[in-house]
Amino acid sequence: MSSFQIIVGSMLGGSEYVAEACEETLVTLGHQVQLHFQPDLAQIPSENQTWLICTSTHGAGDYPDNIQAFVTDLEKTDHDLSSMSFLVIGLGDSSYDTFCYAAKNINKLLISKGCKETIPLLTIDMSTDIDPELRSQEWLMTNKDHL
Ligand SMILES: Cc1cc2nc3c(=O)[nH]c(=O)nc-3n(C[C@H](O)[C@H](O)[C@H](O)COP(=O)(O)O)c2cc1C
Repeated sequence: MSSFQIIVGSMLGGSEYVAEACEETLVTLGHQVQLHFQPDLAQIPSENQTWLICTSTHGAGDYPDNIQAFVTDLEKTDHDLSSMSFLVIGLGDSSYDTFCYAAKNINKLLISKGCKETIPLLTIDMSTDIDPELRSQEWLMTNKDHL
């Protein structure tokens, strides 16, 4: 059993639904889960934790407003994050050149901090994917042995 911190970046609510669907699946698999809709780095446990980042991209490849301060704090921190694992789900729209940049950038940032990428990044194209919650749940189930 692992302990998950789900960190949500969302402007319009879509990533929040995905995060809640992931919570349901992870709890069913026997994991402990805490959700963070307004993440504050100082309040989120990292030692021996798995972080699941669910974030959309807005502006021109930007992070949603509600995680901008969190990401800035994460960039600056010198806290040892080497015991932490993570996985990232990105929601975006492939008509943008900056498709899922927020998810891709936070994925790179966590690798640069020495965290272990449990499952490679999942990007969901909202211009074609009609059920991002189900897609995320299936992705977790397919990879459940790595969680
Ligand atoms: C103003 C605006 C800008 C956007 N910019 C991007 C972008 O740069 N890259 C991308 O992949 N998707 C972009 N999107 C698409 C959103 O990421 C997509 O609609 C997503 O599902 C929104 O998720 P949310 O409801 O969690 O905010 C943009 C959407 C809007 C409305």
